[in-house]
Amino acid sequence: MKVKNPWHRPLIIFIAAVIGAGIIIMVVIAVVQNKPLYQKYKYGIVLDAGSSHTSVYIYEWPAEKENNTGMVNQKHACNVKGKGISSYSGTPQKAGESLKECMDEAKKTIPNYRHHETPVYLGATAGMRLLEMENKIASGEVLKSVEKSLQAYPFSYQGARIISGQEEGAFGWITVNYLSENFRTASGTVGALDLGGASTQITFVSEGILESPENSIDFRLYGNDYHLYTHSFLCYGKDQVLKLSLEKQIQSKLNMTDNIILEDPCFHPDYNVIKSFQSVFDSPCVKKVDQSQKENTFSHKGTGNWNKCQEAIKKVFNTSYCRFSRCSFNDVFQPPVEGQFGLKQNHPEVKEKYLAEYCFSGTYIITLLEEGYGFTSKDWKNTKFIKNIRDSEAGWTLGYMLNLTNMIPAEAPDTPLMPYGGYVSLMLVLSLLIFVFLILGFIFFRRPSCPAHKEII
Ligand SMILES: O=P(O)(O)OP(=O)(O)OP(=O)(O)OC[C@H]1O[C@@H](n2cnc3c(O)ncnc32)[C@H](O)[C@@H]1O
Ligand SMILES: [Ca+2]
Repeated sequence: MKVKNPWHRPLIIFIAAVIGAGIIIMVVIAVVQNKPLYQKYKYGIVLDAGSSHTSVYIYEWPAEKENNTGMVNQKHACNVKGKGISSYSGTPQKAGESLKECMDEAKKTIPNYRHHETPVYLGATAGMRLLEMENKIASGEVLKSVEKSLQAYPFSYQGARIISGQEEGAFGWITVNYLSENFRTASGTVGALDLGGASTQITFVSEGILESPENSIDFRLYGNDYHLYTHSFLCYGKDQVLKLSLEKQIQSKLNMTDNIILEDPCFHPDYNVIKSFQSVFDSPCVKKVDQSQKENTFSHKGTGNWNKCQEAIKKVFNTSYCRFSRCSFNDVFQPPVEGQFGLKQNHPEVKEKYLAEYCFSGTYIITLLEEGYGFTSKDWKNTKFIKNIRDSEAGWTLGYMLNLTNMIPAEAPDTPLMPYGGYVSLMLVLSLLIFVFLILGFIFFRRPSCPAHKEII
């Protein structure tokens, strides 16, 4: 008897065709799925209105991945020409005008179709805090002027305000740790130090009891609780401390009848500049001088002596009184510093016009860390001077925007068991298998009864 070839049976051919088609579909899906997609971005703008200058930062992040930490990057930064907005207290309308060039740049950098949904925030720091203390009306006028200027752009204006020192410290800490991806990994966090022109901030996670509630701030980020110590010292930024230090030296010579000559160990020996009293006493950080003295000038002469410079700088820290179990300086509670630190350094390059102050700045940084915050040689090893992390500046602005747009979730999002592509492929293979087994089962159970059995009947 001729044996029938089972492969000729149409059903078997059909099964083979289905399996073949299935494999082709799987390959096509895998190719399409893994094709690089055109990435769409969203944008946010934050203006850092500092005491010495204003910077405009543009951030971008993939449109569909807003809640993933580490997804927001700095796309562009623009330095506003001229001084900080607080310097326009006499001509407030110029504060708004000064932003124009950088805001026009932002308009060009961000695609037109995203303009209306791009939030714009302006945060003013210590320069405006000082102006508000001195002249509330003037600071209000300056804020109104920048508000009017920003509202003229097609972006989504979200407000211009003076942020508190606590916010400045906390958002600086969030920025550094977000960019270092410390929230997602269990690597621990780094403390943040920021030295500005008019204030300086210190922020770190502290396990101990914080004795002053105004220095304590708690965050729950990505499923972890963070108990932070933070403090901002108004008047202890570089420019204001220089005024404080000069004031202390001038006060000791005010009773002199001759022209005042200030021999300053923090300036190099060739430095000799005539300065007005006004340039030192124009700030609420220094004690007021007699009205009659305001027109006076003094000779500021450098003598270049590091040890004497440090002695002079130490005098601006008051460590004679502390209401708490321990203090940094000026009666401010501070627990012992813990862990690694990143100190935000804005200007690694040496610019001619700042050269004269470099000796003072360097000595001040060391004295602030050692005498002020209580850093030891061990802590120095754990301290990094940072400008950028992954091409984004390490200042408070990114943390501020992440917080206001709720972009760091309190809880870590649940991640699916497998990636989407893997899930689709697995489902397809399983469906094919089920289909094949169904067909085979159908063939098996539909077989005619065996002929021997028939013969018996
Ligand atoms: O945070 P606040 O206190 O409001 O001030 P700021 O934001 O304006 O302060 P910065 O960190 O931008 O600048 C800190 C100091 O560095 C000074 N500075 C600016 N450019 C510099 C450069 O190229 N080299 C050295 N110092 C510079 C500037 O005058 C400030 O005194
Ligand atoms: Ca600043």
